[in-house]
Amino acid sequence: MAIHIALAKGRIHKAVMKYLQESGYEFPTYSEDSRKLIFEDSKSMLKVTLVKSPDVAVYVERGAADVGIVGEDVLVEEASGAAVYEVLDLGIGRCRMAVAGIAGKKVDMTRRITIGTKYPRIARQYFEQNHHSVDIIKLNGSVELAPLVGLSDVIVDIVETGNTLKANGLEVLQYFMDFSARMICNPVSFKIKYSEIQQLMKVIQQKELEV
Ligand SMILES: Nc1ncnc2c1ncn2[C@@H]1O[C@H](COP(=O)(O)OP(=O)(O)OP(=O)(O)O)[C@@H](O)[C@H]1O
Ligand SMILES: O=P(O)(O)OC[C@H]1O[C@H](OP(=O)(O)OP(=O)(O)O)[C@H](O)[C@@H]1O
Repeated sequence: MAIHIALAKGRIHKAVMKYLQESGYEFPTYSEDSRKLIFEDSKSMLKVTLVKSPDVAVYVERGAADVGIVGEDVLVEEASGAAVYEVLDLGIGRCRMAVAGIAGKKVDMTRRITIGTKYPRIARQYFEQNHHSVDIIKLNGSVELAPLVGLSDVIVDIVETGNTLKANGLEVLQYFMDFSARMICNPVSFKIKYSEIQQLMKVIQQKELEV
């Protein structure tokens, strides 16, 4: 039985597709820059769909995909309570959630501060736990701009190399969570396609993926 994988578009899908191809799966119609969203391998063992990160768990929970591969940051932020199994840490897409601000500029945490972020739920939880009152501004990307143009005091965002912060004159004030890409699985698929899913996990675990 073929397995349907919902892959989070972006870094993760590029790394996983590259790896599947290197592991012997051929996807005749796949190329990184294609606009196509569904790809099947030549032996009809895998069907891959490219899905926006926050939607991966929706596809898997509803059985529209058997498994999904997505960043843990997205799973935590969406906190959908989706009835899916988390079956594998792929060890790729490693990054850390951080509070960052303008380098060298002190932030007065005793007053109400404004946070720019793609992760409003994670940011709110972090500051509430630390008893800070905050205004959260939800952004959809290029979050580093927010403090530079006076939109927010600080940002909450993922950091990997730190190059984006550095290039924009920002610095980490506090790291507070670690993330990596995860494989999730529909519980019914996990039973019905057990051996196929185990085989896929084995293939993916065989090599250190790079993202
Ligand atoms: N700089 C990074 N280094 C490593 N992993 C990252 C980095 N940025 C994001 N990730 C991980 O890869 C996942 C996909 O991120 P990516 O930015 O490629 O996708 P995206 O769909 O374009 O996201 P967005 O639309 O929010 O920019 C993230 O959810 C996170 O888990
Ligand atoms: O620490 P670094 O290695 O520099 O990586 C961190 C950057 O990567 C992500 O952005 P992304 O590339 O997804 O762009 P975005 O601003 O459109 O979200 C993240 O939001 C940071 O901006």
